[in-house]
Amino acid sequence: MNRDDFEWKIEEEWLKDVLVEIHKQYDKNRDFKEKIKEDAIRTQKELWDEIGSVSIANGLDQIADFMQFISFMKTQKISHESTRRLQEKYERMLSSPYFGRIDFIEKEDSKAEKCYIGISNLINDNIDFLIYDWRAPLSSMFYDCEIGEAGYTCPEGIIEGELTLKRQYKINNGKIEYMFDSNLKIDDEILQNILSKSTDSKMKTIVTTIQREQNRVIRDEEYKILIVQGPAGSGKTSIALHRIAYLLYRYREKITPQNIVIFSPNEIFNDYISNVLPELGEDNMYQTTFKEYMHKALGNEFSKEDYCEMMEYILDVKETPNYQNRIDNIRYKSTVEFMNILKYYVLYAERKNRDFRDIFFRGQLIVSADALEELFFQEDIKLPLKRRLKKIKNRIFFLMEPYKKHRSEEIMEELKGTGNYINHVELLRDSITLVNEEMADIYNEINRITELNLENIYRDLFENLEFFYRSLNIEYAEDKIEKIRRYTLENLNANRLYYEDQIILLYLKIALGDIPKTSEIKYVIIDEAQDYTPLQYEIFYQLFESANMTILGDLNQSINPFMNVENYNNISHIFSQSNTCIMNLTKSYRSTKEITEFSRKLLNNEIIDEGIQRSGERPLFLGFPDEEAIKERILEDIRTYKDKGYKSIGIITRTIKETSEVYNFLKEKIHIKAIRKDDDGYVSDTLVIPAYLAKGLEFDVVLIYNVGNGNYYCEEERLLLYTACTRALHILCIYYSGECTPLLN
Ligand SMILES: Nc1ncnc2c1ncn2[C@@H]1O[C@H](COP(=O)(O)OP(=O)(O)OP(=O)(O)O)[C@@H](O)[C@H]1O
Repeated sequence: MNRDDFEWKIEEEWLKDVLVEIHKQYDKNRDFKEKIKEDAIRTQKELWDEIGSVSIANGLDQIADFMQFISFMKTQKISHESTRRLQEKYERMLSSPYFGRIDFIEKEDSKAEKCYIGISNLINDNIDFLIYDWRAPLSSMFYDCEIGEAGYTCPEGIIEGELTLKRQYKINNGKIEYMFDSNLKIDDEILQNILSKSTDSKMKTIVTTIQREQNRVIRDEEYKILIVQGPAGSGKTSIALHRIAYLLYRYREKITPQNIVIFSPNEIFNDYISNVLPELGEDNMYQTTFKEYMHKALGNEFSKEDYCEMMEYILDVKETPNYQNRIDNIRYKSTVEFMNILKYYVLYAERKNRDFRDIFFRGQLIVSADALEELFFQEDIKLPLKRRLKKIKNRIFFLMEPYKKHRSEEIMEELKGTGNYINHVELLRDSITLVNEEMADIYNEINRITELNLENIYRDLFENLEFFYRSLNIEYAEDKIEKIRRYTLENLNANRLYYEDQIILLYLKIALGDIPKTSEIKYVIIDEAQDYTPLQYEIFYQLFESANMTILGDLNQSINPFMNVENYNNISHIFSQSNTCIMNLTKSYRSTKEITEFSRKLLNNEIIDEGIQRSGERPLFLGFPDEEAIKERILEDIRTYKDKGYKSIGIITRTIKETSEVYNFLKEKIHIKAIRKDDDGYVSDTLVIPAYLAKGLEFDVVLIYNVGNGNYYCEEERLLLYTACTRALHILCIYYSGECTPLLN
């Protein structure tokens, strides 16, 4: 459609009307915001005038008045915040108020309703919907239906009818740049156009071109646990974030961003995705990583290995004598078999006799061993161990109280007799101190029976590993289990806590009730789901038992060959089958056809990937005599691609060690950044990064550093290389020195 068309003129008129309405609402909101600001300043002044400086000496009434002021000021702050958000939304709408239109005739109606679709509803004073939010029930037809019979589900039921028009717009700065009618899906020109652009910033919204299979995941409300498997670049992360926006809209009375948590692979990724929800007019949910959560929960008692340290070890120290032991350890502790042993061990630890003894004070029985045992084994057996122990502790304290009081009175009399005290408070204090000293053995005994020492519990598990296999009637290879046992205990004795061990410790801490469960979180999103072990899923489940979960991953992108989910069947027993569903995405959007085809060949098992047919240059393979020559060529290529207008360039290495080498070579010559820790922030532009930290990210140009000389040589590193290659949108260059990896033959 072009500007001279009659239809274009009508659309321009409509846009003008819509912009007038947005302006009107924008101004009203701005005035309201100003008023709130003035009110807030006035409240502050009143607080100062009426209350002045607060002191307990001025009486409780002053404190009560002060608290009332504070609560009022909090409400003002919340209102101000919400008008600020509205202002931002109107600003975005003034630039681009909508991106789609559908004309829909409801059954039994004769006239089609024109429905414009944008990032937010716009309703005028007559309660006419000038724009529908993309998340509104009706808007789903824009993504799901073609011209002809159509319908949508809303709280009132299914609404059926006919779609007579579907139109897409590109509106920028309040002007229509282009528009066209599409009879079929939205994978046409607009999508091609979006995908062929250079990327220079963080992740963007895809709201204008959400595809049908993606829309299904975004709007699903049927399943409590939704597992989404999709190839690289199929939009899993985008979907996760749009799903959050959808849930916030759909259940706006019930959930807020504080009720949602997303587990991302690392901080870089967290940073990379942080713009999407604000662009959609929503506040960000709580973002964290498993490592961050785990390290907080385990505290500072242990010296803990980092995720990156583990990955570097796996990739870089293959020649050391202990390497195989460590790998066997990681592999073993990631198996379902070990998880079952661990679950059994928790039951065992919860019921293990704690060698209760009678507790006496000055010859009088405070509580008998039998009574304690009964309390431990019978009354509260369903409670987690930590809570049962706490109850026992409180019970003993309660029973001690009369003895303590009586003895303290006795001592007070004795002290009075010394004639050294004139002050009653001092007398009381000293008598209590003396009673506590007399009761020191009892306190020690209480600590002994109620202590929950995680390290000892962990040690106990491995000291008796074979016993648990036998108890569960699981066949096992004695020498293998003995090796694991010895290796674990050796490391514990040396105060070394590997990443895989930390996960077990965290599980024990949660299962034994040493971490409170939260019901605050109602939705959990787990991205890059392939890289969590079944045990980690068990942890997610225990922590967020009542929450809904969306789990998104690609089994072909398991960056750690020894520590991953391997197969979603491995976690199926954790979640109830009746409300769990696995949905598959089939298309990829990120890379050109050539890059997608090339990367797909890297996978031994063919995946069904329809791909969007966007053509580009074929991936380049370049061989060099040594690493120095590769670096020289990379420098030259960065300059060339920058000159060609590509904005983001990722030089992907295998390890952090290589990242440092390449960065040190380049840093004096061009503007470049390096990512060498998983809690670094995301930077766009030109970046050197190890492959396992680049997962989830994307670059216009990907330059893969050295796939020769033993790098990516073994089968275990195939998926790591695949993950690295699939980060490229437009250009992929692969460099090698010496002999190229057989994985690329
Ligand atoms: N419907 C869509 N319209 C426009 N762009 C899309 C669409 N779906 C995905 N994309 C784009 O494809 C790219 C890949 O998306 P995303 O990172 O969400 O995929 P992913 O499945 O999480 O990838 P990976 O598993 O490889 O990390 C992004 O640039 C995203 O904007």
